[in-house]
Amino acid sequence: MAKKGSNTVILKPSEETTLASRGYKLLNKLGEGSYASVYLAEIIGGNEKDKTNKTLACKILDVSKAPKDFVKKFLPRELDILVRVNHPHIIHIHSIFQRKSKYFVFMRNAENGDLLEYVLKKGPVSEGQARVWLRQLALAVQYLHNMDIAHRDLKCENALITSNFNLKLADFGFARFVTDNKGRKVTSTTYCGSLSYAAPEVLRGMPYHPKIADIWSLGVILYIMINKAMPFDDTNVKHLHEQQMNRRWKFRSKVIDLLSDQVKLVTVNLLEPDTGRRWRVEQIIKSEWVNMDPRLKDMSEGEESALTQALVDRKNYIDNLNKKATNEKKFGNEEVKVLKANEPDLTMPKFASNATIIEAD
Ligand SMILES: Nc1ncnc2c1ncn2[C@@H]1O[C@H](COP(=O)(O)OP(=O)(O)OP(=O)(O)O)[C@@H](O)[C@H]1O
Repeated sequence: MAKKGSNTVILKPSEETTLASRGYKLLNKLGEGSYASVYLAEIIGGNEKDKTNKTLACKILDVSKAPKDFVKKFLPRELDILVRVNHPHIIHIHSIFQRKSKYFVFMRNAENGDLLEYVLKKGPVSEGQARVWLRQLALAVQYLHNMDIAHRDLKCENALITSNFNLKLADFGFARFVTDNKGRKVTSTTYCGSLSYAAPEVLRGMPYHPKIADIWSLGVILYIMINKAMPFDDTNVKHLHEQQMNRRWKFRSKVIDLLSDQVKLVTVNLLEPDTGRRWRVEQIIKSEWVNMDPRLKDMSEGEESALTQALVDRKNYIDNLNKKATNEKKFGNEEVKVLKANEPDLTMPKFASNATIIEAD
């Protein structure tokens, strides 16, 4: 994402001291989103293990500057999900601190920026590279979906590229659990994410299945990677919806003859307006196109074990919801806890990953 505003860190001296006492120093700005700025961070001191990989990225979310909806609904969800996820193709969270109205999310730094910057700078991605990257994103999405989490903001700006040119999915600002305490599917009505990547059913404003809508966004990402263009003109929402529903998009003339039939088939099936016919994430992973590269036929050990863990975590999540519902029935409805600016959300889990949420002084 383009850097906006000042490139230097604007921290209060007391914030700098707090971060330094935890072993972090913020450097220049890496990117900026709606309610967050992301900085390069340095580990100062630390043990030998930390020293080997000295830089991190730090996302600073300031709730004093954010709307109520974000503070009460989206931010608690984002933090809750961030501490649970652990997958080779999802950006690794190092630690999360809260100090007064600010949250500091320290995570792995993606040295090669985001996918949009990459495509804009380097042009269309080769089919071989797009295959590797779409598969990595699809595996990350499959993992999330198995945990019953929908990302709801899949876009090139949220696909980060590491120094080894691996993609890591980031930004869980719109992500949510999509099952209730009986394991039943919950539909969404909230319009989330970016217009250019939103599925037609999301634009319609009717209840939609967020996991299926995620797949459309993967289709837009694939299209952008191989064309260096957007599939639809999104200057007018009504017109955008019409184009989506009538499949009015085409591969750019510059690349159409270079692309394989297999990649075209994947794109067509992801940008499928009929949600019943749109491919599911497993179909991407098992597609002929992905499997044209023999290295991608099987999951790595890390990919496989993360997927297995997702199902265990999903079960634990639903069991916990069930327990909570039973207790509420027994002891009456507890007051819903509201995340306040100066208060850590004590309901935040601390078990699922090595990330911790610590309230700094
Ligand atoms: N770990 C990271 N390493 C390198 N750059 C990063 C990292 N995390 C985020 N960025 C950069 O910062 C930008 C904004 O980050 P992020 O998407 O998390 O913020 P956001 O406020 O949630 O954004 P949005 O408004 O799009 O939802 C990204 O598009 C990317 O360019």
